[in-house]
Amino acid sequence: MTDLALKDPAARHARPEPPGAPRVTISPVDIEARGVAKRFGDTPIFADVGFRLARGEAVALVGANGAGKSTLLRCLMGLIPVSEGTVTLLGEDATAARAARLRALRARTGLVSQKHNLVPRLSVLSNVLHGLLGRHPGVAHWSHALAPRASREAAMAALDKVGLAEFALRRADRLSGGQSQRVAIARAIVGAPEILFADEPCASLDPAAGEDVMQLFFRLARDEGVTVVFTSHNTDHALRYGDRVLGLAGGRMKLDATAASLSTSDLRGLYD
Ligand SMILES: Nc1ncnc2c1ncn2[C@@H]1O[C@H](COP(=O)(O)OP(=O)(O)OP(=O)(O)O)[C@@H](O)[C@H]1O
Repeated sequence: MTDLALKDPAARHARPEPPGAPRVTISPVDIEARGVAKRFGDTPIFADVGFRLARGEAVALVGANGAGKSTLLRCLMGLIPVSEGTVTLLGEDATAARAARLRALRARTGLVSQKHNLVPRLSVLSNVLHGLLGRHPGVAHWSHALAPRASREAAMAALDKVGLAEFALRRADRLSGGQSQRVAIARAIVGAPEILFADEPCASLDPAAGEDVMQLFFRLARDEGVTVVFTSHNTDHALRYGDRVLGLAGGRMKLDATAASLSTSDLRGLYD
């Protein structure tokens, strides 16, 4: 594989071109939502949600408290069922997939949540290895002492990318909030995901640590050319880090526009 193919995931999926053919790159669609609705019992959360996200796109999902951002993210990941409609994830209908197929699809994605959810008494390295449990279920990837060498090396490489290699053997509960969130990012990327989901990844951090985490997260995502879907209450982050912004309000997708075409005041209407 060439360097270009490694850097550009679209190139990884490209078919060999016949000599003299025009160079046209069509990015695959990584996520497609069609007519998606979600209800909890009789309570509707959103309906009629539809969009397509191309490989490598970074999309900010915005909206007021309770608008349904996290719920939509969980529907896209197949963590909870949709009430109506379909979600196609990496080319497969996730809403029709059986549990084992869904797990295999999810193993090709990574998630960073608002709370890092590290296992406090385990080492940083073991926590990063947990990012491989979707691909390698079982006890071997629970602890760094048991993990195969290749997995430990992958986890160390991920820790290196977030600048925490020297903390590998430290207990996770001895880290600051910002460091913990960086470990959570390492855990999300260790399996080389094709899509990264992030649910308010810096909500629990102070502004400086939050900015660091956003920068790191997006630098890694750009380096790997992965598709990113992130929720945020920070309209500035949504516009700076998203290529595109989707806005939920009143149970509908009220906004779908490129970040470049929007200003902070355009997003205010979502919070009225
Ligand atoms: N498992 C559940 N059962 C019932 N209601 C739920 C469940 N999960 C979420 N809700 C409700 O769905 C609505 C949307 O919640 P969600 O967390 O998706 O919103 P959000 O936009 O992410 O909010 P916030 O910005 O405050 O995190 C809320 O009214 C919430 O109470």
